[in-house]
Amino acid sequence: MKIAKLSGNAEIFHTIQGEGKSSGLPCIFLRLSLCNLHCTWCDTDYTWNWEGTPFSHVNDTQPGYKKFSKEEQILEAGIEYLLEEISKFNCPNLVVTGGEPLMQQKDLAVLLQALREEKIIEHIEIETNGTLMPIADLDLQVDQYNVSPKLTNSGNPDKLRIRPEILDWFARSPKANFKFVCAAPKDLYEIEELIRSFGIPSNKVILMPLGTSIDSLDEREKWLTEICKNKGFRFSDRMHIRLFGNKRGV
Ligand SMILES: Nc1nc2[nH]cc(C(=O)O)c2c(=O)[nH]1
Ligand code: SF4
Ligand SMILES: [Mg+2]
Repeated sequence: MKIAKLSGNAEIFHTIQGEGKSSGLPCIFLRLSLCNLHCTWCDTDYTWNWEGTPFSHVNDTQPGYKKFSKEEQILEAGIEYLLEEISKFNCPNLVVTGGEPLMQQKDLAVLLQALREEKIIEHIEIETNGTLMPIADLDLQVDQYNVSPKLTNSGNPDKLRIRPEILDWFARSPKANFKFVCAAPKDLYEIEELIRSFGIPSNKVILMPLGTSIDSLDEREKWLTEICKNKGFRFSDRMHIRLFGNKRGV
């Protein structure tokens, strides 16, 4: 499988789930490489913003920012290696993230099945952008989908970021919740339109601020918490930014 590479190893780490429905839960994170979207504010751009691609990113104007070499950022890892690495942490909860994990879902289904059979993992969450349909073998292994459909603020073309038949499926899955990344109060109109179009139950909606610094989270949380109170949506912080900072592997 293509795994994000961190200091020569697979990006697998033991931390506290910082976002969404399971915030606060101690979890092992496995970060897969590759994404089919290219959000301008993506904080894991080392999984997709390859040299030679035309995508723009908010960091383009930062001194020293350059696109990534696939070779340097991807670790090609087999199932045995991943089982071994994941079993080193004594934790039953796994979050698979990326990039977009469903891009490698055939291999992922095999890995997850083995993790359960060997009793290394009991609870499995997948972070997904909601543009790819889970195959049956994968769905069988997953306890929770943290679906994060991308809004206009992500800079992706509408046709790429909203795939109606896929969002329809997730809206009906009892395992799915929907986490929207909010940059400005006007994002609410778009979120409400998606909720209406796909019949997303409002108790499955979570609003989370965009931000990779405590200051930017604080600023957006002032209005976002009011929107959540008014509309009855669940609020999510990005707790790992406050606890550990904007770093990899935390
Ligand atoms: N602690 C922690 N919680 C997270 N929740 C979602 C994450 C992600 O990068 O997908 C993430 C992450 O990278 N770290
Ligand atoms: S969908 Fe997620 S991983 Fe992909 S570009 Fe957007 S924020 Fe980054
Ligand atoms: Mg992250």
